Amino acid sequence: MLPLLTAQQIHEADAYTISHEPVTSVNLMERASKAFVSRFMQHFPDKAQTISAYCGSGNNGGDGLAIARMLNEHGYRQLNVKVVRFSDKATDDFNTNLHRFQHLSVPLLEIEKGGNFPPEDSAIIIDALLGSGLNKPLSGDYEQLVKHLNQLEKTVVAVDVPTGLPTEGAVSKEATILKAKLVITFQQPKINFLLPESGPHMESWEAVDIGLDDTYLQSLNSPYQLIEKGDIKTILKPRHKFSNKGTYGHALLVAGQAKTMGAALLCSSACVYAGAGLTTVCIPESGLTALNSYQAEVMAIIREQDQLPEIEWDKFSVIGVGPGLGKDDNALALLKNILANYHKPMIIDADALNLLATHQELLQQLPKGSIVTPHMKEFDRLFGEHDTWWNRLQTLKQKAQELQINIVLKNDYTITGTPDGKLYFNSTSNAAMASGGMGDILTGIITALVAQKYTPEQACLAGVYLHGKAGDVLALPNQLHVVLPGQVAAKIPAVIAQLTA
Ligand SMILES: NC(=O)C1=CN([C@@H]2O[C@H](COP(=O)(O)OP(=O)(O)OC[C@H]3O[C@@H](n4cnc5c(N)ncnc54)[C@H](O)[C@@H]3O)[C@@H](O)[C@H]2O)[C@@H](O)CC1
Ligand SMILES: Nc1ncnc2c1ncn2[C@@H]1O[C@H](COP(=O)(O)OP(=O)(O)O)[C@@H](O)[C@H]1O
Ligand SMILES: [K+]
Repeated sequence: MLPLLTAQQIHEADAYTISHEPVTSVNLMERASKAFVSRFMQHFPDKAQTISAYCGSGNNGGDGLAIARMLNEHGYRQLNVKVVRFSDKATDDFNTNLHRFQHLSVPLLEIEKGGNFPPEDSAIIIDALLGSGLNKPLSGDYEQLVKHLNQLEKTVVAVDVPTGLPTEGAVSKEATILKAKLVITFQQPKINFLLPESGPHMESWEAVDIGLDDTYLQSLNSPYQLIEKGDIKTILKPRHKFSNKGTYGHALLVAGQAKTMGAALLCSSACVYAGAGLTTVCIPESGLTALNSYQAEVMAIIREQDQLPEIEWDKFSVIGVGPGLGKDDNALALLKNILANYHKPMIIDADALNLLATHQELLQQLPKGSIVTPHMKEFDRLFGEHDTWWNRLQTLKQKAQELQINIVLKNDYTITGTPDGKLYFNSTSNAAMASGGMGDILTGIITALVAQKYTPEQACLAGVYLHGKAGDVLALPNQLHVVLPGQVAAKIPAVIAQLTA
């Protein structure tokens, strides 16, 4: 897990590393700048490119000066620096780096308060104006400069944080932010990079290690964590010799109605591919032929109209409810029946979530450790409207603790909130997966993992990761525009094999 820290915690981690490594503050800045430069050179190897580094007078600006010095040493010759003097204050490390810069033959120009902005002919702008020290929205000279740079539509590479973007907390729709093509950020992505509001302000980010003290970072016990490949490798268990289908559990999915039978087929198919020993799906009779031809491995319990199905509750290791189920009185009666009779953790998705939203008292009946998998709209129907993702994140944390359930808020970086108040951001998946039915696959995968005796929390973290990874393996190598849910399901065994090898 990569702990995701707030700006204040990062500042403390810098200070801790400086005193305990020990390393001087300016040498830590040198290390960060070096890490930036080596990543920058991979992206922009052409040393004849024209580059302007815009530097503030804080430590982000100090980085900018060190970066420009290093690029010059590496032979980038079409380089110039613009130091912005909008504040009378400057940090010591900024001053040291300005001093180190002075003997160089790289052009350096100072932009004064209230002044006109110099012409900008460079193709690339390095944004080292403000970083994690931002403490209020941009206004005045900074806002004017950023608006001016934005309308030039240059290739902007931000140092650590795009100028004007808060690292955490709500991002105002009106905020002026210097739009970055690439953000090369220190140590960890900032929490707001993982929320959709950063989308319009940055195309991509990459984190570079600057060697902050790892024991200290872990000791802060941040509620925000980024899931990494190694975490999933640790969770996943190999299959053993002499195991049989009974070893891997019997999953029941309650899903589908005449017009949305596909959802039942997709989620039960994903459950099979994700390794449940046995999979049964409870569907109306109208879906039986389709089920037997789409996924012959799945067994069926037939649901008659206006009648509760006979279910032998003890037979099933886990139940997943909701995909394509509908929201009519029959669906509601069925959901109530399941909640009254089944007392182990269950997975609730799609229509079943909408039923919970309109019958909030049922939320309290969810067995402890259950898993709900809403997308943003379902989440807001369940827990109220939110106008920012930051606020939604806080509700996610609070509700998972209050209800003692796992809440999987589906998104680009899907976030799992757990009963102990942690928020885990997923690091796989891509926009080719934005197509109907993809959530049904996730439900099938998570249900299969619970059937295989993974804890609900493990099932969420691994399920979301595997789902996204299968989408990545399918889409990214050939930059496919779209991948289909059924393809993602079929890819799961290979993805698990790769992670357990
Ligand atoms: N030793 C360290 O602390 C390290 C810091 N690093 C760099 O330092 C940066 C943080 O530096 P600082 O804390 O000096 O802060 P910044 O350089 O981000 O900002 C400088 C100052 O600008 C002022 N400011 C904030 N918001 C403003 C606004 N809206 N309008 C006008 N002025 C505003 C604040 O007084 C702030 O301290 C990081 O983003 C990173 O680039 C890296 O060099 C790694 C090591
Ligand atoms: N732009 C995207 N980037 C990454 N993952 C995405 C994106 N769009 C969708 N997904 C993933 O696809 C799934 C879509 O789920 P959902 O909206 O419930 O689909 P459906 O209801 O059609 O089954 C989620 O797991 C989500 O994380
Ligand atoms: K910056």
